[in-house]
Amino acid sequence: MHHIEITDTGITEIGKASVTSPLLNGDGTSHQSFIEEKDRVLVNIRLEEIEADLQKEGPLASFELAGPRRKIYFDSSKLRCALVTCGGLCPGLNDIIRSIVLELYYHYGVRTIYGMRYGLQGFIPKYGHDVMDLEPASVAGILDRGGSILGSSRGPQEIGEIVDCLERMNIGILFMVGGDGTLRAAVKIADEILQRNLKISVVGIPKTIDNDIYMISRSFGFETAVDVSTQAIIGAHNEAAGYPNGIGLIKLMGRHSGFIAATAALAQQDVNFVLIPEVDFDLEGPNGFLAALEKRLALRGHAVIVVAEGAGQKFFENNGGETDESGNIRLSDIGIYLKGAMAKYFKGKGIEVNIKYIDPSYMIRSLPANANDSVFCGFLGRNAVHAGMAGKTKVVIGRWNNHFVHIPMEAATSRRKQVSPTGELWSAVMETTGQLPMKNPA
Ligand SMILES: Nc1ncnc2c1ncn2[C@@H]1O[C@H](COP(=O)(O)OP(=O)(O)OP(=O)(O)O)[C@@H](O)[C@H]1O
Ligand SMILES: O=P(O)(O)OC[C@H]1O[C@](O)(CO)[C@@H](O)[C@@H]1O
Repeated sequence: MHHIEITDTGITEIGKASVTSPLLNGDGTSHQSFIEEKDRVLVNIRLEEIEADLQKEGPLASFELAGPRRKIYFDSSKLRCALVTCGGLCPGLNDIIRSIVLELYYHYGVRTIYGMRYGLQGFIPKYGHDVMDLEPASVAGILDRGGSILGSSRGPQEIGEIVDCLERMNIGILFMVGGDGTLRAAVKIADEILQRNLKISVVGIPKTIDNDIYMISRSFGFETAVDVSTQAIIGAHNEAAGYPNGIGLIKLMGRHSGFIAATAALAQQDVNFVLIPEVDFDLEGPNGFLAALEKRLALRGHAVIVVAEGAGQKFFENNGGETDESGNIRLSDIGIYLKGAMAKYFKGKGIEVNIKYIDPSYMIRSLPANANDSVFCGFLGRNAVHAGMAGKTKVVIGRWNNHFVHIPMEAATSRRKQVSPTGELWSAVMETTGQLPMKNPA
């Protein structure tokens, strides 16, 4: 059993493997005098120790609880903050932006908040993107909009130039909202900041519609994605049931992890086949997908298939390791491929089929958050501000055992979370099927 202890640094959950997050000025200067010695020691806990703890029976590793601290590191009347969103869009980005701005402005009295435009490009002078001044008026009404009011981008930027920009702008806290790539960039930025002995806190808010960030049991936007995916499944089912041997095929996002596909299928149980990257399958042969589909059609006269975009990539010989600007593997289109393979197979057998293909991927990703995700984003944003104002750095706000916690950035970027095909979906969140090659090894 963990117990909750009130310490000078705030409310800290103490367990046998509690992990606290680093603070600025680890050299013990006056701002730091309130840090207890045990906090400093625990900062050194290694990822391997956390992982070993996860394998054991009994209580899980515990992390420092997120939330407001009694001691505030920054002087809010002089503090300047910057906020950036990177990578793919995700429902809830505007909720996060609004929540950070309102918390900084109203609860801490911070008056200078900059929105960096178009991801990491926003820090680099050659792109010429202006910064956006953020205040309550500029974030009013943005919850109804999808996407990010700041914009986003992919592609590497020089870490030194990013920190030069933070220095020039005299930033005290940098909030970085993004996926594993963004968090890896954030680690490098934080390291460069420490190297230069600057007093800039870097706080990450994990974002991925795929819900695949390690140590993050739920990422914002995922629930909205599942919600909307079920509408696509209903449509596919209606279409399939409306024609002789109707087949409804839906492709959903999920580059390396099939959480959206698997969860949507659990929510809308008209789905007969769920194909995800974590589970290998063949098309041909007696145990192949096409034979199973043929049996299903013979039995019920229609079928619904959900495929995650990263499934079945072995069918594409010419994948050739091509990557996008950020180093993410460019996937081949499994949806179109399956549609063609099914049409060919049934034509060859002289069986009439009616295939209806739905790909709602970008439509889902760019929507505003649903109510539950909005609530979630509100807490993530506020907790990010509390962490930053307390001088925490290299920390990601996450959810662990139903608590908002501070997770060391490097732990969250070390591996990828995947569906465990042998486990319960809900308990699978912390399981992986092995070390996946991480993109951007640099
Ligand atoms: N290892 C790294 N070092 C420095 N910068 C990186 C690294 N990996 C990614 N980045 C940069 O971080 C930004 C976001 O990365 P990326 O495009 O991979 O999106 P992401 O944050 O992983 O989100 P998504 O889940 O949508 O893919 C990009 O500008 C990318 O170049
Ligand atoms: O087409 P883009 O913008 O590169 O993004 C595609 C990828 O981004 C993700 O949505 C993750 O953000 C993946 O599921 C998807 O493959």
